[in-house]
This record gives sequence, C-alpha cells and structure tokens, in this order.
Amino acid sequence: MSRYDLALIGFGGVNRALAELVFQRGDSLAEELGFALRVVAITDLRAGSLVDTDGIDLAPLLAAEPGELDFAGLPGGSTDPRNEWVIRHVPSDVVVEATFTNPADGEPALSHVRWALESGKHVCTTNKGPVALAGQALKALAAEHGVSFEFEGSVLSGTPVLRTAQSLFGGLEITGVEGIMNGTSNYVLGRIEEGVDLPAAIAEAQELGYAEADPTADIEGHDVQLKVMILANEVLGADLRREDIFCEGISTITPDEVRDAASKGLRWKLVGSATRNEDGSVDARVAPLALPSHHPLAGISGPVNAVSFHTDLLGTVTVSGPGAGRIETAYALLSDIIAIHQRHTSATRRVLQETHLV
Ligand SMILES: NC(=O)C1=CN([C@@H]2O[C@H](COP(=O)(O)OP(=O)(O)OC[C@H]3O[C@@H](n4cnc5c(N)ncnc54)[C@H](OP(=O)(O)O)[C@@H]3O)[C@@H](O)[C@H]2O)C=CC1
Ligand SMILES: N[C@@H](CC=O)C(=O)O
Repeated sequence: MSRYDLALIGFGGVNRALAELVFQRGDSLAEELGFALRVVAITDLRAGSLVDTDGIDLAPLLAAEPGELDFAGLPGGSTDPRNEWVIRHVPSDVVVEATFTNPADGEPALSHVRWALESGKHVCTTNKGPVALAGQALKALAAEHGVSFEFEGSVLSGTPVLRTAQSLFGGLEITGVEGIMNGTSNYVLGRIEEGVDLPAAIAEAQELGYAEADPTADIEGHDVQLKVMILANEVLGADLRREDIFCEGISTITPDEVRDAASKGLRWKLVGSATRNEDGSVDARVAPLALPSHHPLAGISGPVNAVSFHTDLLGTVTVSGPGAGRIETAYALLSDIIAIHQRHTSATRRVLQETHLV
C-alpha cells in the first residue's frame, strides 16, 4: 500500500474540507484506491504552522471553530505560517495549495507552487492564480523535476471539466468553450430573481463557502476571466493573458433588470467564452447575458455551473455540476491525488517492465 504525505498550505474552507475527507474516509478511500493519505504539515495565515512527520492528529483541529484555530500552543506548532520552510524542508509527497486566489499576479500562491515543484514535490491546487497566469511554466517546472502539477479544481470545483476535455476528447477538435463558471454570481443572480438584495445574497454565498476571500472577484467577473484563461490555454492551446479577455461582471445589471427579465422568461447569467478563429487565434470574453429559457445555460441555477465544449465531431458537449463549495472543491484535490497516483504508478510499472523486473 502506497501512502502520500500531504502538506496543506492555507487552512480555510477547502483544505479543511480535504482534511475532513482524510479523517472521516481515509480507511475506505485506502481500500478503494490502494493508497493511504496522511497530513504532515499545515500552514495558515491566521492559525500559524503545524508539523508532525508521523501524521498530524486531525480530530482536535476539525473539532475547533475555524476562526479559533491557533497552532502555536501545539507540539510542532508556531504562530508563523513558515510557508517556504514547510514547503521546501518538511518531508512530504504532495503540497496542496489552497490559499486565496490573487487575480493580479497569483502571489503568494505562485511562489508556493514554485517552491514545491523545485523541491521535487507534487502539487495539487484549486487556486486559479498560478494556473491562469503561469500554467505552462509551472507544468514545465514539474516535468523538469519529475513531479505532477494538478489543478482540476481551478475550473468548476470538483466537476471534472479539465480532465474530461483532456482525457476523454481524444480525436475531437474543440473549437470553443462557453459556460457559467462562477458559483457565487450564479447563486446571487438566482437570489436576486427571488427578491433578495445584492449584499444579502453575497453574504449568503460567503456563508455557504462559495465566494472568494474578496467577493469582488466573483461579482466583477475576474474569477471567470481566470477560468476562461485556463480553459483557453489548456483546451484550445491558446496563450492568453488577462488583458486579452474583455471582462464585465454582474454589478452592471440592476436587481430590477434581473427581475424584469425573469418576468419575461429571460435569465441573466454571467457567461465566459473562448472561441478559436480560422487563423488559430483565440478570442475570449466574460459578460452578463440575458438568456432565453430555451438556451442550454439558462436553466443552470444556484452554485451549479456548466461548460459547453463546441467540437467538430460531437457538436456541443456540456459538462455540468457544482461550480463552488468547500467539500465539492476538496473532492477536486482528491481527484488530483488520484491522478498523481495513477500516473506515477504506471510510470513505475513501465520502468520495471522495461528492465524485465515484472
Ligand atoms: N471555495 C470554493 O468553492 C472554491 C475555491 N477555490 C479556490 O480555492 C482556494 C481556497 O478557497 P477557500 O478555502 O474557499 O478560501 P478561504 O479564504 O476559506 O481559505 C484560504 C485560507 O488561506 C489562508 N491564507 C491566505 N494567505 C495565506 C498565506 N500566505 N499563507 C498561508 N495561508 C494563507 C487564509 O487565511 P486568512 O483567512 O487568515 O486570510 C485562509 O484560511 C482559493 O484560491 C479559491 O479561489 C476554487 C474552487 C472553488
Ligand atoms: N468563488 C468561486 C469559487 C470557485 O472557483 C465561485 O463562486 O465559483
């Protein structure tokens, strides 16, 4: 039985939910997947850092209220997050990056990912910043060090959009993508249709764990801009920068417009899209649209999101599922660890076969 020792960077909604999965389902996951998981380090801006190379006892951490965690008083604990030291020097197999997404320059997450890959550790992240702003460079760094860089949760949380396109669409040409890619704004628009005001709807999305640390990114479309960039670069082979993608959020639509449209059978949705042109260039944009009820994206409600892939042989294929949520996003991290396990297990088997050891 293999085992993966995890270092969790950031201990907010998502990484805490991953710790819950490890704690509550570790044994059944090991039986099903053939590997065990152990958390050996946690860092967090507020709680500090905690290290136990024999495996951290997660029970007391998960029993505490999130805002009350303080690692300083615990054996192996410190008030300082010590991110670089933990990432580079604490023995771990996978660094799980889930600090806040910074749409401007991806930091500090970008440095966290670099330090981990340079140290020969696999990385899983739900953080959109490093993937959108430096995805290709980070994949090259991972390859150079013989490790994996996985980021399924950076688009549509645990709903497997990237892996579907990359693993299951072999032989298809994808000509464009279009979708609702932000759980918070979609939830907020639905609540406004129901008569709730904007600040109250945003507060609900925060409470439910959908919103970014700064929900401006959800409301003004910057979060979708990063996701469109990731899809365009990963799936359409583009090399877009943020400034290439027109971006307008939902704050330009008034609650009256949302309710008035609903009374006429139209639903305002924040739609992100990227299309490949005949010359190979890719155009991408994010903007609110009032969709008629027969549009495939009009019925996508609440924190559920959807991405439609336009393809040559299958026409349009739509993947729909949770776009946000703590446990849903933690599942994306688990699916990344499964992908790492599968890739490195088959690579090891190949080497053994080539050397006639199996
Ligand atoms: N929640 C969701 O539905 C989804 C989230 N994501 C992404 O996953 C990531 C995590 O999301 P989520 O858990 O909801 O966010 P949270 O804000 O709940 O958690 C982030 C945690 O990281 C901590 N942190 C911030 N900066 C640092 C730092 N420099 N070193 C160590 N810890 C730090 C924060 O501490 P403090 O609170 O003190 O600032 C906080 O505890 C984000 O990048 C988000 O965009 C992706 C898909 C869906
Ligand atoms: N804040 C984001 C979380 C996932 O990326 C959203 O609401 O979709």
